[in-house]
Amino acid sequence: GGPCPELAEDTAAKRIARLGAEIQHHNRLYYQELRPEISDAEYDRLFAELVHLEECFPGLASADSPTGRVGGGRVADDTRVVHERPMLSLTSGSGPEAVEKLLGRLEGEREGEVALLVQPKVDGLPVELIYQKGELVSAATRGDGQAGEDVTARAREIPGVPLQLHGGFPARLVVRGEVYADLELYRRQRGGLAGTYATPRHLAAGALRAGQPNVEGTACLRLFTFEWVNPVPQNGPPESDLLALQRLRDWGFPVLLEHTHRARSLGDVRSVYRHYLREREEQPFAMDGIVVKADSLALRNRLGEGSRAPLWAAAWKFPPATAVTRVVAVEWSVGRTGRRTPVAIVNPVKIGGIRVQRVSLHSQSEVVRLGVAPDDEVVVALVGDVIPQLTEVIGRASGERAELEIALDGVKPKAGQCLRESAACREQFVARVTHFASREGLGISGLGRGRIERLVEAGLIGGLPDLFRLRASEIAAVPGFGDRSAENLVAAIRVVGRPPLYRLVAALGIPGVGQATARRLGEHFATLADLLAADEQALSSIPGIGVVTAGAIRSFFRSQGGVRLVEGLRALGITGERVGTEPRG
Ligand SMILES: NC(=O)c1ccc[n+]([C@@H]2O[C@H](COP(=O)([O-])OP(=O)(O)OC[C@H]3O[C@@H](n4cnc5c(N)ncnc54)[C@H](O)[C@@H]3O)[C@@H](O)[C@H]2O)c1
Ligand SMILES: [Zn+2]
Repeated sequence: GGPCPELAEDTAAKRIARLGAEIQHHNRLYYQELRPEISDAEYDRLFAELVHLEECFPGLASADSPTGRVGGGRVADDTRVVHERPMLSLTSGSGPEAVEKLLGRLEGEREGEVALLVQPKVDGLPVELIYQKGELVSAATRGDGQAGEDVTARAREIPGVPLQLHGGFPARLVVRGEVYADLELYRRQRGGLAGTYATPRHLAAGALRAGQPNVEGTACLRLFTFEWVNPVPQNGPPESDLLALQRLRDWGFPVLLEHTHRARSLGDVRSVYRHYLREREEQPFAMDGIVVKADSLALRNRLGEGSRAPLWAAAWKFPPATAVTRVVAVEWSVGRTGRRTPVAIVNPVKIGGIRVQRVSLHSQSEVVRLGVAPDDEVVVALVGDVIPQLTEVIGRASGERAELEIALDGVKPKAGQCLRESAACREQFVARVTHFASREGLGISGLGRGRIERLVEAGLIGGLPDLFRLRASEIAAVPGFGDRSAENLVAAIRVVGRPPLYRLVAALGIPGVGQATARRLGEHFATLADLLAADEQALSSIPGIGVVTAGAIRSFFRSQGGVRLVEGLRALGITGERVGTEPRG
């Protein structure tokens, strides 16, 4: 909306290209890596700006613009499931504007009253389930919208997902819904899974996409069934979505009709919105707004779908949880690869039930863009509901801003650096151990950053291999642990046992080597020794591994720290060799 900016063609083209690239960057972080850097509201602003510019300069929109597609990336061939019909996103607004436009379209199509359905916008992971003769035969994530990832095995573990339908169901049935983490179970689990999952959405994604049985995680998941994709005429086709949902419920699907509201006007929609905004915390699922849809299926067919979103639905998003506070200092925090990230230390505030004191500033350029300095009054929002992010400076402190200049003098990460504890390495070493133990690494449950910090401070972990030498009696003596938790931790480490090569490699935290690369290496090499013997050329000849990554791998294992680490692991019998069945995690 709004007037078009007065820009020269080439300036507009540059801006469109830059916004597109930026959005794609954030899509990757959000969908693939599950670690967004900016709040949803900020993302939505970038997206809206791009939509607006493309409307103003229609000739400049590129064919692969993120505004024309669903954000998730292409799924690997071996797990791809092509969707019945594209699984789309929703047109949304931070105010009622998208809903108003929807109402305008509906009124234009039909004389008289419009029938709407309003549901919570459940914040989980969409899935498509296929039933043949009443039996669940396939479950897939949304992926790039055309094809998703096969998650049938995990979907079967989710309580409430029917494995076998009953009643007069059609021979072939395709339904969609949102897999979400039940909030009560999630909160209870957080102790056990020890913050491995930053948000309920992370838990849903992690558990659903796990390659191995994951009973602990999937037990927390539920399905919010919201669409019958192929409503076939059987005893007469359903005329409305509401009737379709009722049938799905009769056949055994979890359909929350108490969360399916009828509405006829913007006023009705508004009151449902207010209701959920007020009682958001009371719901069993995380939600980030409401979804409004035309109830009539005939009308839906007539309106059709765009390349990114259906024209018969719209979402109205909740504002992000924010608070205003004051910056005390801007500091550097050191990550596992030695990468330094600026953080703002702020006067403690509570946002969405979380006490916030440290706020990531993401990058140097972000510090410059915000121009943030000590004593500034700032707005802090929660990204993905948990990660505090500084979104705006609303009051600037007068005086010196020199501190920033010094702080911006960042340090380049070095391969194999800080693989052992030392005074200068404390923070980076803790970050390394945290990654090593995390879900992206070995998946040691119950071992998060806070506990690792205490174990390091107590002198029990001086290098990564020390984890495998921890004894319950030693751990129990560390403040914050008891006999029970010490024994549980030792048991959790024992479960990890001798991890397969790909997990080990992913856990080491080699710059540029994430889970996908680690998997490729794990498929290619039988043992850690084989991997060590490969030179850069051999490494970069593996499909999907480029020269930069190959170089990073070589310099990691050639570094003093890397060599020592491999020796230490080998002394424990940890060689990456495949031994019997793979441990679960
Ligand atoms: N912070 C970031 O960096 C970042 C990056 C990418 C995306 N995002 C967020 O994700 C959004 C885009 O994601 P998206 O494409 O998944 O769209 P979306 O989550 O805004 O909405 C579409 C989805 O809503 C789900 N949904 C939930 N309840 C529903 C219901 N009752 N009926 C129908 N559908 C329902 C469906 O799965 C559908 O796919 C952005 O607007 C932004 O908020 C954030
Ligand atoms: Zn970034």
